[in-house]
Amino acid sequence: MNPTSAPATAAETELNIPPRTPGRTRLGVMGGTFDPIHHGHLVAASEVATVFDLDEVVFVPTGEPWQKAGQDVSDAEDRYLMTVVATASNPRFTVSRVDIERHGPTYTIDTLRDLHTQRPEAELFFITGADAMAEILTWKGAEELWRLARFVGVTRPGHVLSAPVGSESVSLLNVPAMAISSTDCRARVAAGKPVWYLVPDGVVQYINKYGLYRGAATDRPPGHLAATPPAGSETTAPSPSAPTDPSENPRSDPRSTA
Ligand SMILES: Nc1ncnc2c1ncn2[C@@H]1O[C@H](COP(=O)(O)OP(=O)(O)OP(=O)(O)O)[C@@H](O)[C@H]1O
Ligand SMILES: O=C(O)c1ccc[n+]([C@@H]2O[C@H](COP(=O)([O-])O)[C@@H](O)[C@H]2O)c1
Repeated sequence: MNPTSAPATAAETELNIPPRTPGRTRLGVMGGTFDPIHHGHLVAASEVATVFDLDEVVFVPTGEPWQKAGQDVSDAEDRYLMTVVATASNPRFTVSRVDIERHGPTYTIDTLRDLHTQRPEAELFFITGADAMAEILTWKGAEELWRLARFVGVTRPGHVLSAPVGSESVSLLNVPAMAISSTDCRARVAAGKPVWYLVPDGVVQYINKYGLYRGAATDRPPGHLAATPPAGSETTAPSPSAPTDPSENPRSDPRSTA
């Protein structure tokens, strides 16, 4: 045992959690395409932060998710802004632009190297759902990933969670089951169904305000720095207390079925 650290608790031993290193912060890294971010992502990050005693969780929206090539992925700035809106109320949650500002396909090995450069004092804990964990050996530089961070695989309904063969720094954690996917959220919006309570209120409002996932292209230029509201609409950030259309908020519209 490291003489400068406290003895491991039973939970730490069971989850293979390394003892805290004095002087080092514990930084969770929640990578994802977040198209859109939903409560499954937020619950997973929150639970890992609690169990692993993380000081902060940084959400990192992908730039070009190469394993989703061929899929219609929303503009990185929209995904980034929805992630900012969704995490704003939690003082331990932050959002990083490292992946969306790096050109080319997004590889986690680059994400972790960039974050290490920015935050050399931090121990990194990369959070993945069971589906992503099952694919991890196909990621670029998989054998080096274990040296850059501890990987925390979390349960996800419909997927089996297991540690990849040959991985040393992997922990597996049961988190509250949230049968939510971004794919389903997009499909619901396209079909005119509500996504209230699947995603944070501000994200519902962002989707409505900018017409995401409706199937029609928006009139905003690709790569815009901040989402430009359509002519005539308000310019303030989406606010849960200020829905753009009262009929889109089930709590103010008695006709709503949400
Ligand atoms: N409901 C959930 N419970 C636990 N983990 C989740 C859940 N949804 C996503 N994750 C994890 O969050 C990370 C980012 O996921 P991603 O942004 O691709 O969302 P998604 O819902 O899987 O999207 P899509 O349906 O578009 O593939 C991945 O590690 C994924 O496994
Ligand atoms: O490094 C890779 O090759 C790699 C391949 C696929 C996914 N990832 C990362 O896994 C995280 C979840 O990805 P996704 O596509 O499920 O949203 C995100 O941070 C991606 O950058 C990483």
